[in-house]
Amino acid sequence: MSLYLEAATILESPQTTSLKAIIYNPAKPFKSPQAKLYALIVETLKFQDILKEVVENAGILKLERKLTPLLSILLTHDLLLTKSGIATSSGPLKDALLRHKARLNAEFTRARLRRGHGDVKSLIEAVNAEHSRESEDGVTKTATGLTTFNPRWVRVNALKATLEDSLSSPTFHTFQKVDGMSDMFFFDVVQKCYYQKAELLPDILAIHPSHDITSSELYKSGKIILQSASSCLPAIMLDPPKGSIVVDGCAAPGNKTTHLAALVGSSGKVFAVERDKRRADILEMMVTKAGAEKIVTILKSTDFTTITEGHPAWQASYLLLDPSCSGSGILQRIDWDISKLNLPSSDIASSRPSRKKRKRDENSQESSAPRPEGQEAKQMDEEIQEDDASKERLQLLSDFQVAIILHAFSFPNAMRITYSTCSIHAEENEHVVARVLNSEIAKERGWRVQNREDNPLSRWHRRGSVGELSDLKVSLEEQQRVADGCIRVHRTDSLGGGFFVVCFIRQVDDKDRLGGDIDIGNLEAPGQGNEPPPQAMGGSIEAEDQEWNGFSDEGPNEAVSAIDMTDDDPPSGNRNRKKQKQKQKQKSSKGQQGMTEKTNRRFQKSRKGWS
Ligand SMILES: C[S@@+](CC[C@H](N)C(=O)[O-])C[C@H]1O[C@@H](n2cnc3c(N)ncnc32)[C@H](O)[C@@H]1O
Repeated sequence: MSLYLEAATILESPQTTSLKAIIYNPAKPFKSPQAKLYALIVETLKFQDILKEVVENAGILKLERKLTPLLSILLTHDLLLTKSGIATSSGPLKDALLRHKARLNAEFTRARLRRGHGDVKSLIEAVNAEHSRESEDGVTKTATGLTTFNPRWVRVNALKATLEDSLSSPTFHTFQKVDGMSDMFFFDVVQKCYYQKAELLPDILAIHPSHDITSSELYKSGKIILQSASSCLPAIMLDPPKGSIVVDGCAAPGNKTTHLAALVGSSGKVFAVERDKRRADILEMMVTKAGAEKIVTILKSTDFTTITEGHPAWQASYLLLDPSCSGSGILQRIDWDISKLNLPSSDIASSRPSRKKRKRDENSQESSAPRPEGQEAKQMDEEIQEDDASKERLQLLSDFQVAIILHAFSFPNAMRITYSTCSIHAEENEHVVARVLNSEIAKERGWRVQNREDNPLSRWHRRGSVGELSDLKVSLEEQQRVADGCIRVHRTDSLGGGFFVVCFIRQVDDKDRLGGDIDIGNLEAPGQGNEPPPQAMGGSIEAEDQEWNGFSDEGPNEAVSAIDMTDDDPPSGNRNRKKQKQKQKQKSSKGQQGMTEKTNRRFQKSRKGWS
């Protein structure tokens, strides 16, 4: 029965990453075979409407108290839609369902005929066809009926090609320009060869997602890079001038690194810092493919917070920080939207309040519901702890992100720093901005958020949320200015996922400047790896950090997923949070600028599962 129980546990948990990443995470192995678990969940989600109808009409939840709505549809799926039936030896749950086999079969036949399918094969084909049409078209209808378009984004690598050359190349020369995103999806779907120049984003194109660009010469030669538009925002917002010295503090797999290299050009220098050795290997491969080896110095297995005085990267004027985050904005990771699960109800099922409601009721003075006892009480406690654990996780991520920015604030020549996440949580976005602006070092060094109108992305309409900046100890007017300086991208904005980016600026007095003229051609950075790119990785890695989830389209790619999975969940428990808070307090009271050894070690340990 562990297959069904494990599937139910996954479906009950809040989804912050893809189903594949959850199931194939080596750090948290399941008892059931991974492929079976994945197939059961995906197929149940696909057929959920009819399964819900069958279970409800058969009324089994009223009769079988052991069956939860979720387990009922998982088991019913295998009973009705697989040749082998329920994949477990008999037990109370299987027996409970099988007692109603005839009833379930009869309701299934009715539901199938109501949908106009004479046999099961026809029903299965229709559901599969509907599903693959949805994913191929790249058009998603949200629960509120809003239509979103998910094109494939392409960045022209200015180190190797120009936009004009690319558009006239064999890859794109048959493409037609469209004026709006919706035109690309509704014009002539048969050709699927439209492109749209991104309005605000130079050298970036959107193409229909069904167009396979990875077999093109442009892609293979590194002239174009598959990178979502939202992932291009930080380098554009940082706007480093040609010839400048930039640090990419959290660099692998390297989309933003190669973008920065294209912006600073051959007279500039990008230090790409990556703590994880295996991810740094991918970074190296991407930098080579993009033709940026002479511009980029890769600092392999290097923790950004260890870069201090004496290191050549310490002289940088521009820093791009894109640290590990929850990845909650990533579209491609949500391969199956668990939140769309629509469970059957029954008198019993609907009388059992939802987890959220139970929690609300518990906290509410007005709640008169007696607290459940025994097994249910235990389950409820576990669920509440689970919610706390995700809060705890966000808190840890946010502490880590703050530490990264505070360290960047201490670079003596730094005048612009972007901070970005592919998270939709305010805890990792506006709250982080408020925390770092409240710090001693920000005040001492004069760090502030750049005015909206001074930034190349001023015309992007969606800005930070002022309501999430209430911890920022400044006037309401200044809070509004800071919120306007931040950029948010929603998952429905068609830029390739939810995103947040902000640019911090400061005036650097000439007297404080470090170094003067630097011969960037001669910079030798300690920690730079000389290892050749790993052959084992082949050339199949999708050059898009937001798609870089370790899985090919066909299924999990073990080699890459192993790399992605080096991150781990942050340690949980209040003890850790308290320690972390104490440490943070000590740090800000001392005006300390980097992560301490201990904090650093703790973050090293706690990274699995982050993006
Ligand atoms: C969100 S990913 C960066 C994606 C990258 N900017 C891109 O566009 O391709 C975060 C990366 O930061 C690395 N990282 C996390 N903490 C770090 C630290 N303290 N120093 C250096 N790298 C770090 C992680 O290993 C991970 O590869």
